[in-house]
Amino acid sequence: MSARGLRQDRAADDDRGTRDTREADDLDVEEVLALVKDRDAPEPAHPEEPAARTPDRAAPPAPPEHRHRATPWPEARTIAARAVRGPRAHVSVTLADALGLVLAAPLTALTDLPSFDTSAMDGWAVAGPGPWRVRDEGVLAGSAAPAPLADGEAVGIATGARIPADTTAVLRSEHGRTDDQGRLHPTRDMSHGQDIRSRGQECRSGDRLLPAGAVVTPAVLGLAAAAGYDTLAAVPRPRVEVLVLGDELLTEGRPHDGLIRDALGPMLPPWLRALGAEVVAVRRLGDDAKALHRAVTASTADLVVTTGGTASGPVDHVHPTLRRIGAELLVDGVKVRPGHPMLLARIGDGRHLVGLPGNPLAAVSGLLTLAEPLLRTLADRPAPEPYTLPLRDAAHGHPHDTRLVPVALGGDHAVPLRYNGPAMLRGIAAADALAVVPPGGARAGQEAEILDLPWATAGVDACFT
Ligand SMILES: Nc1nc2c(c(=O)[nH]1)N[C@H]1C(S)=C(S)[C@@H](COP(=O)(O)OP(=O)(O)OC[C@H]3O[C@@H](n4cnc5c(N)ncnc54)[C@H](O)[C@@H]3O)O[C@H]1N2
Ligand code: MOO
Repeated sequence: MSARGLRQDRAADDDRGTRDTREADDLDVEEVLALVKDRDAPEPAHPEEPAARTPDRAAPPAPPEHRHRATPWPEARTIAARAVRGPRAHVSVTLADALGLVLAAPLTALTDLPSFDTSAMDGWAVAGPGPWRVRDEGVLAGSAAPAPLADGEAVGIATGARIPADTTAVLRSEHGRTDDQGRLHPTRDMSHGQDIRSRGQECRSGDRLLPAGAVVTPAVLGLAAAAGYDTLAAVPRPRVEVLVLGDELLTEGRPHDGLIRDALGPMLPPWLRALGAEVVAVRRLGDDAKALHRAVTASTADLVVTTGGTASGPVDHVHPTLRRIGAELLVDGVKVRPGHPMLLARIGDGRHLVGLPGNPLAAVSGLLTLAEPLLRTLADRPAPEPYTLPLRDAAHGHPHDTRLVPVALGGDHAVPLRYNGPAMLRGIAAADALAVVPPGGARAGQEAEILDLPWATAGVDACFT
């Protein structure tokens, strides 16, 4: 069974209810009240929820202005995409380093292609009608200019070799026969110019092969090399520094004594690379406000991505640090689940900071909501064409906020996956994409916008690393 089939199977077979994957701030008012009454709430209800203000066991309410600051999800993406102003810098990069970048100038042919008349087949270059006398020495690809052919003469030739002057056609090796006297005869009709690729057939020197703004794919690398390029003028890869916050994080072994494994340190760098970034550093800072301040002010990266510490707990240092350095908050909370405490700030000199919430799926949500559009603009890459698919099963929604739900893609539909709680990665690890579930939820069969995971369609190796 294919990996995708397996995933769908897993989604279908797993008959656990959604309740175990839904957390208090995912639920609607009645459900929250019921959970709180049952003394069964898996997490403190979020203060943004109306219900969370009611029961006495709920978390203390956030300042009322917070709800007003939270940005609707589509708007948050637009703000992130437009946060970077002005034209992008250009750099000259070798072909080996150019994959995934955007061309900063049109790709103009530096040569005719082919750059000389070329044989399209292995066989003989012939002059005039047969039979022909065959020269002793053949012509191979890459060999020096062959002597012109006389009428009635043929020379053995390899595909890609230079055509001798005065050749009228190439006879394929399977279409020629040599008689007792060593004379070559055609075994079928030939036309003038047959199997000769003439110089400039594909392009002339100076022709525009691709416009500025084209993404450098493997095929573009091939074309650029063929057209004579060693380096390309491109928009540089945005430089990203990742700051992993949290004293509770272990970098190896099993969780113990209240400590857990850092899931984001291993996950974010390759994900960011898949989004076109160069990850210049990953630093683990614990919950140390001074270290965070130092790291943010010392960083020269275009984008600093922090993980954790976005909420208002005693060791949540991201907001205080941003206040301290006078950063401009462009997005301070997003109406999306999971991940609503995510933020985007301008930290000076065209540099930005995306604060991802610590819960791992919430961090993924922040990555796709804020970091992806920002990196796309920094790299001058075009936005992917939005598309929708019908959901095979109903998807639970948040009453007011957008929800991003891991899905497996089944060709003409998307299958919502379980284990999609903010602290869980089990769903996303089996997913091809995230479905955008509007406030209120989606019925089975309803179309939902799909956000592809960068590796799901093309494979991890195709990510722009
Ligand atoms: N009073 C409130 N409490 C919380 C709110 C809120 O609005 N008011 N929001 C909740 C939501 S929603 C989220 S999401 C989290 C966001 O928290 P932080 O960004 O401050 O993250 P932490 O508190 O540092 O961590 C949250 C959670 O995630 C775990 N974590 C952190 N980093 C990692 C990592 N690298 N790998 C794996 N797991 C990680 C951490 O241990 C916590 O369990 O706040 C809620 N609370
Ligand atoms: O629940 Mo929190 O939405 O960001 O993980």
